[in-house]
Amino acid sequence: MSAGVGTPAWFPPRSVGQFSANGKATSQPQAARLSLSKENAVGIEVRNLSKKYGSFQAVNDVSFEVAGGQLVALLGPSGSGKSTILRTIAGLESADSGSVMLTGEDATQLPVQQRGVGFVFQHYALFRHMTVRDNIGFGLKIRKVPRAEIKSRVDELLDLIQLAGYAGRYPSQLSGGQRQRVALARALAPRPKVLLLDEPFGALDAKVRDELRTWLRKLHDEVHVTSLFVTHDQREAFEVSDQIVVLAEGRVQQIGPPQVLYERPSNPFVAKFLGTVNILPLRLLKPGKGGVGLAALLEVPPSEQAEAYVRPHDLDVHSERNGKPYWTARVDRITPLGGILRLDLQIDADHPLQIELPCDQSVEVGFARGDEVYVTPRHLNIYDRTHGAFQPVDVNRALNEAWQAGAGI
Ligand SMILES: Nc1ncnc2c1ncn2[C@@H]1O[C@H](COP(=O)(O)OP(=O)(O)OP(=O)(O)O)[C@@H](O)[C@H]1O
Repeated sequence: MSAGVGTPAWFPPRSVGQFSANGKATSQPQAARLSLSKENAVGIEVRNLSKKYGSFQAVNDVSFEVAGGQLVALLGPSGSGKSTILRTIAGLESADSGSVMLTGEDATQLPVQQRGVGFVFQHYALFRHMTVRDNIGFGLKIRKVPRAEIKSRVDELLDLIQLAGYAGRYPSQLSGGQRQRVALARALAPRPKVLLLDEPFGALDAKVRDELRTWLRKLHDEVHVTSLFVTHDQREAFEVSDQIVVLAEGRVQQIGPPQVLYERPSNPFVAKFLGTVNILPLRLLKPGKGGVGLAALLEVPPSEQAEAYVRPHDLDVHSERNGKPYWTARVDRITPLGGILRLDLQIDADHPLQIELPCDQSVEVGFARGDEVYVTPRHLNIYDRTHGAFQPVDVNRALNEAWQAGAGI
C-alpha cells in the first residue's frame, strides 16, 4: 500500500469517558486523559441520542464513543435501531434529541456534505454507467480536485482494494464482493473523518462474506480510519471489530471488546445474543462425592432465584462421577460437525443441554443415545434474577482452592 492512504486526520486530544453497561458515561481520572495520544482520541461520540418514528421509540437515550482509528461494531437484532443510529451520525436522519461529535467537532446540526463521513451500504450504490475508476474518483471530482491528483488517489485505492486491473470495468462486470470493495474505495477516496458501514456484506453469499470480513479487518489495520460497522451477525462483529456496542430495542445493552462481552455479559440478553448458552437450574447441580457442592465454592451461595449460564464448550461429560459438581443427564443426540462434536442431552423434560467437544476428545467419548452421563461445568456465569447480576465462576479453580484448603470432595 502506498503511504498516506486514509491517513487519519489528527484529532486534538480530548477527554475519553468510560461507559458503564447502560452506556452512561462515568468519569475518568485526569492523568488518564492527559496521556491520550492521537491514536486513541475520540473519533465518534454519540451522546443521549433518541429518535421516535410516530409513537415508536426506535432509539432510546443511546450514548457511546468510538476511539480514533478503531473499528467498532453496532450489533443487535433486526429492528434494534442500528441503521437509524448510523444514519443519524451520517446526517441522513435527524434525531429528536442528543448530539453527534465527529473528531471533536459538534456535527449534530451539520448537513451530510459537511460531516466528512464516508458511507457504505448493504446494497452497492455504484453508478452503473461509470467505470470503476470513475466511481472511485467521483467524490473527488465533485470536490473539484485536480485531475492528476484524482488519478493518483484512485490508483492508490485500486491497489489497496486489490483491483488494479479492473479500473476500466463497469459495475455489471464485477462480482458482488468486488463491487463492495469498489464502494469502500469510493467512500475512502475523499479521506473521510469517519467511515460508516451498514451491513456492507449483507447481500453476499456466506463464503464471499467470510473472505471480505478478513479483508476488511486487514484493510482497516492498514488505513486506521475510524469506522462504525452495523451488523446483526455476532460472528461478523467478533471477527472484525475492536469493540462492540450491543443494542436491543433501541437501547445500549453493553459496550466492550468482543471476548469481554462473551465471557462477562452484563445481562441475559447479551449472554444469549452472543452465542449459544445453556440456562440450567442450580438446584439440580449435585455436589461432588463427599458433599462439597458448587454453593460451598461461591462467595455468595446461590439463591432459588439463581440460574447457571454455561456455554456448550465450557462443559465436560463423563460416564463416572469425578468429585466435581455435576448435572445428571441423558444423551439425546450426537452430531459430528466437522471439527467439533455436538451432544444434545436432557437433564429432565424441561432442561435440554448442549455440549460441544473438540473432535480429538470426542473419539474417546464413546457415548450412545440413551446413556446416562455426568456433566461438569468448567466455567459458568451465575445469574441472580433477584439482583439482576451475573457472577462468573471458574469452577476448576474454585475446586482446587477448596481442595487445597482441605475440603473433602
Ligand atoms: N422511516 C421509518 N418510519 C417508521 N419506522 C421506521 C423507519 N425507519 C425505521 N423504522 C423502525 O425503527 C426500528 C429500528 O429500525 P432500524 O432500521 O434502525 O433497525 P436495525 O437494527 O437497523 O434493523 P435491521 O437490522 O433490520 O436493518 C424498526 O422497528 C423499524 O421498523
